[in-house]
Amino acid sequence: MKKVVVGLSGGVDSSTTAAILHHQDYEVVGLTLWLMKGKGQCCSEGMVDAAFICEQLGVPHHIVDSRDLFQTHIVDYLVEGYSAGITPLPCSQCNKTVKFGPMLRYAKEELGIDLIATGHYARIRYDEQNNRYQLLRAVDRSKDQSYFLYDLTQDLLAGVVFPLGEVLKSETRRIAAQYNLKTAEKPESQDLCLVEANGSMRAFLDKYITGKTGDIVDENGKVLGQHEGIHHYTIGQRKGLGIAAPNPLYVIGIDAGRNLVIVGDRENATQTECIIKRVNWVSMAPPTSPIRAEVQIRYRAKPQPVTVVPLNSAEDQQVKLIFDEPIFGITPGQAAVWYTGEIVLGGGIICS
Ligand SMILES: Nc1ncnc2c1ncn2[C@@H]1O[C@H](COP(=O)(O)OP(=O)(O)OP(=O)(O)O)[C@@H](O)[C@H]1O
Repeated sequence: MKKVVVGLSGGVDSSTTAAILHHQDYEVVGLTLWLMKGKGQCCSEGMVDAAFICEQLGVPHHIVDSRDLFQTHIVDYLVEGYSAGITPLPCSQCNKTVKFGPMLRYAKEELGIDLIATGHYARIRYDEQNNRYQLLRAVDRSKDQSYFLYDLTQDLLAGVVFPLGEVLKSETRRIAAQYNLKTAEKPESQDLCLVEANGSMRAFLDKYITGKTGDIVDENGKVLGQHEGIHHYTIGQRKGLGIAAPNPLYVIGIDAGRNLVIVGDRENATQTECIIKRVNWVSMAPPTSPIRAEVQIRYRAKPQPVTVVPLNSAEDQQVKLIFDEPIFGITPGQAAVWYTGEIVLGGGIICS
């Protein structure tokens, strides 16, 4: 019998993933990573629901205490980034470093199983011509999570299945109800797990960063107001600046060294190109000449036509993105992920 380790967060998606595989005659082992304290998934509440589902399916459940890993790779990474005036994206980093890598290692080394499954909405396909696994968008485009998975390597993709990649979310709920899963009606997580666990991003950051008030200035250095710590601001932000001005003002820069938030008109917050670092070419070998693609600069952003130009960099894979039309709100620290049709070609971290 084929064996698979299913990553269980205690939500409906991973519960249904486990149930589908179990009913497809896989020998399923549930695995929950204990990531942090608090309410919500990945916390004790989620672990109890995950345990319940395993009991219901009659499969073993393992819990691995991964709080130190999460603290080092996610919490510290976020605190360092926000303190430096950027807006890091924790999810892709979490997927690669905290979830997929350690889960696959645990499955192989502790359980002798070389396949894991999660409830992510994305697809993996093997491209025979190029001998490579490709990452594709989910069939349910409204749930597609491929943006958060661009950093997965070939080794990881070889050991992962996403049974929900072909399934509509409404169908997931129907399957969960059909199998009488306790989580069938569980509400969707609305936000980042850290936000859910702490109430808000602000509350989370305030736990770790002592805000130092400073000036909000325009491009010429004219003081327009005061900020409450640079970590509360992000490029493109309009609300919450507390400045009365005739035209809407947006955050166009954060200068951590001088503790300044810089604001300007919307045009000042648009760019025609940007540099991406820590690039992962997920579905193709790194190209040696520019390629055309469509890029997403945020999870829900509309894909925009772009030319991706490989740059020579000794220490790091970098590319330059040249947009066909200027793009608003390019935020250092977030991920840019480029696609051709439904295939994720690559992605990386926005640098400038
Ligand atoms: N703490 C965890 N331990 C093990 N696997 C996890 C954990 N958190 C998430 N996963 C896996 O990653 C998938 C995607 O996680 P995400 O945080 O996006 O939750 P989701 O889409 O709301 O899924 P779910 O409904 O299962 O919570 C989950 O379906 C699950 O398989």
